[in-house]
Amino acid sequence: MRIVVALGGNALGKTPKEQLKLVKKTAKPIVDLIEKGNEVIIAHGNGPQVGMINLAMEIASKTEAKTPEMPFPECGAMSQGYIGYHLQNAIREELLNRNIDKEIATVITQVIVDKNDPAFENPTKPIGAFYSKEEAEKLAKEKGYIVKEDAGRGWRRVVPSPLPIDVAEKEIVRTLVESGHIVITVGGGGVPVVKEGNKLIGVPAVIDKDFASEKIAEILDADYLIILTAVEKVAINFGKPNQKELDKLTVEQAQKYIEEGHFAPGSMLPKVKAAIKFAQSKEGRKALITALEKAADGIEGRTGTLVVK
Ligand SMILES: Nc1ncnc2c1ncn2[C@@H]1O[C@H](COP(=O)(O)OP(=O)(O)O)[C@@H](O)[C@H]1O
Ligand SMILES: NC(=O)OP(=O)(O)O
Repeated sequence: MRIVVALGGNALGKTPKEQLKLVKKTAKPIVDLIEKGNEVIIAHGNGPQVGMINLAMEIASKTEAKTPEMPFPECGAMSQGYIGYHLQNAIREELLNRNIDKEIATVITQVIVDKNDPAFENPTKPIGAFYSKEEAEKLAKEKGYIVKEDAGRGWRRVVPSPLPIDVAEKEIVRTLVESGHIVITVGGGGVPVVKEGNKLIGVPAVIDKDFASEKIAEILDADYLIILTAVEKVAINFGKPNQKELDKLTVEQAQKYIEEGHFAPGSMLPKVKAAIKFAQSKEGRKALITALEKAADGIEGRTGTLVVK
């Protein structure tokens, strides 16, 4: 089977040291899928990392070091490189440890968005560190950031998150996949770009990696979209005494639960929406949402929430 795997924040952590340690764990369930003969394409988030890079560059530019300010799309590209570098090395090592003869590389990927996407007028994507309300409001005042509460977990800076339309490097990714290689692509949702004639121009935004993963899964005609996160199953009444974990969700049921507000915006909601979109896109396509370490069990139907048409 051809599988696009989207990795969440728990696969990467928040610091280089933490990331280097975590990717070794992350590599195992991914290589489990590869070992079973699947073609695997890997995507990942970058919210904490792109926020960290952008803030660090901004602060450094205001010190005696006088480093240049780093535009936001460049920070996105840096986050793809930094995460891809750790991830590809960890997976490479795990493949070698299991005597699997496969190569892996990261493609710095640009994802085309619509410059008139209404998301540019309404920033919603949380990035960078979590703050208290007071810290966030101070930061907002000092730096002109827009800050919002993130799914009950604290306050964060938010930036626009336009929808992905197309993947600029899709044919390169397709060629690599069809040659039997493992590819890390649309990292952090891809560097968001708009088309102007022959030019691709970076825009200050962060595309949701669940939506970008869905897009590349459709483009590559994948059989499965697996969204790996910190919970084993999607739940209704999440965090309440009557919480109920779901084994299977039809598109219709999922839409009803969305309307009833069961999935937190910025966390579970984009995953369920991406899963619906993929399951609806072609007969037989399935999406699975489960915990990182359960990927292989999930694909064999033993756990996770399966989203089907
Ligand atoms: N209805 C729900 N069912 C399960 N988890 C939910 C639900 N609503 C919110 N969540 C939370 O969403 C988290 C996943 O979102 P997030 O951490 O933002 O994703 P990512 O893994 O992509 O970084 C889960 O770990 C869980 O805490
Ligand atoms: N780009 C993106 O969706 O990142 P996170 O998954 O870290 O929020």
